[in-house]
Amino acid sequence: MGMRYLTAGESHGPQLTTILEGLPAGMPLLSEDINEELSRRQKGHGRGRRMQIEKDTVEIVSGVRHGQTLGSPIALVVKNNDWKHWTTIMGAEALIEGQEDEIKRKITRARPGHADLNGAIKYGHRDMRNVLERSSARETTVRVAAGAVAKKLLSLVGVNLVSHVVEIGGIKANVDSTLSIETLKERTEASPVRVADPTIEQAMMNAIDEAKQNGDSIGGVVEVIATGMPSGVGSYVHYDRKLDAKLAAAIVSINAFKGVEFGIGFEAARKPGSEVHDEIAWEKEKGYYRKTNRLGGFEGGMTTGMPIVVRGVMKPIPTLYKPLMSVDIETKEPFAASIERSDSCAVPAAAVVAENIVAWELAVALVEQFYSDRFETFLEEINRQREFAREF
Ligand SMILES: Cc1cc2nc3c(=O)[nH]c(=O)nc-3n(C[C@H](O)[C@H](O)[C@H](O)COP(=O)(O)O)c2cc1C
Ligand SMILES: C=C(O[C@@H]1CC(C(=O)O)=C[C@@H](OP(=O)(O)O)[C@H]1O)C(=O)O
Repeated sequence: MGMRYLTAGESHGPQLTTILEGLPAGMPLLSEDINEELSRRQKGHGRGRRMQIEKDTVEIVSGVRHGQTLGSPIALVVKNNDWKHWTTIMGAEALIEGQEDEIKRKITRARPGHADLNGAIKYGHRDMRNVLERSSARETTVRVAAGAVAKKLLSLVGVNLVSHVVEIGGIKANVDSTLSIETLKERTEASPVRVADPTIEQAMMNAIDEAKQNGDSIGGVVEVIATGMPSGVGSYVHYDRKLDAKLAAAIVSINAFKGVEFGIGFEAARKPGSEVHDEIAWEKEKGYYRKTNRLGGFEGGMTTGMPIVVRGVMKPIPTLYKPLMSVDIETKEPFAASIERSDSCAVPAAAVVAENIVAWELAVALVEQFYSDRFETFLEEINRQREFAREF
């Protein structure tokens, strides 16, 4: 029995929808749990005008009654405020006479770095709006809504998550690994670029503004930390049961994410084994632990019980006000790519997306391993395993 979700919705359509399945019954869940995450995703220096139009809030339309999950599919809806400006262009019904003119403005100039050209060829769309509407990161809204449900489940079983920005446009934050999760959260939430190192915040904001003024864009690196996972979640026995591999796929599935690292990550290539692996120790109170956490919480595709530390790299936003050259699919002539209204840097927002996406994968893994139809017994199973591991 597994947990899964689907999403549906176009960026300028009426709404985004997600259906989640497989959550145990009897778990407390309120729309405000989800709305908090949706609002966090909308913030951050460098976002475009769309974020002023939208004020994302969820409607829980099934699977929850009187603040508790029922065990039935949970359907969540987030309405697009922008839809009112797009009803003709994006309507599902066949066009009626006189409307044709309004939709004549087909998108035929593929934007480099977007799904436009590959998607158009694949599905045979001569109007690339048919591609970009779905490939847009607007969809991350409902992925965050699904992740928020997972985050709620995790918080109730003692797993806590935090995300922060560690690099923007080549400017690196000093990552202080001695900070408590609470301090890290406080600092990150207060920062317009979601960075925990205040000395670097202004430089990052300036870099975003400068890129925007030059008609350009910049990317960065985000980090997600999850504490409190029991050890042994995931498995080494099959390639498709390795939890670190699932997290890696989930991170790279976020729009514009190109790479992933755990713990010291790519630094491991440059260091001897004695400076990469983590020594094992045992204490009565704590049970087994690692003296360091350079491997970021995984050995053999399974959690070690240490904090999970995963980073993702986001490329710069592909839509540039000083556009790159492309080809018009109608004339085959070279053209400057189409310009759509755009963010200049969405790395801070993407940190929140990554956090919620990691939450989803961790919740799926826990539900798979400690399955019960009832939330209460699911929690008991997890705690039993924690006790077993401590004394093993
Ligand atoms: C939160 C978020 C916001 C984004 N905003 C924009 C944007 O405003 N303009 C843009 O061109 N790309 C934006 N992107 C990136 C594109 O969605 C992404 O590059 C595109 O879908 C192509 O997919 P790929 O880069 O994963 O190959 C955003 C990505 C995220 C995660
Ligand atoms: C709508 C969101 O992000 C959008 C992601 C996006 C893209 O190409 O990925 C392009 C922009 O869309 P629009 O042209 O409507 O402004 C962003 O605003 C969002 O994050 O909720």
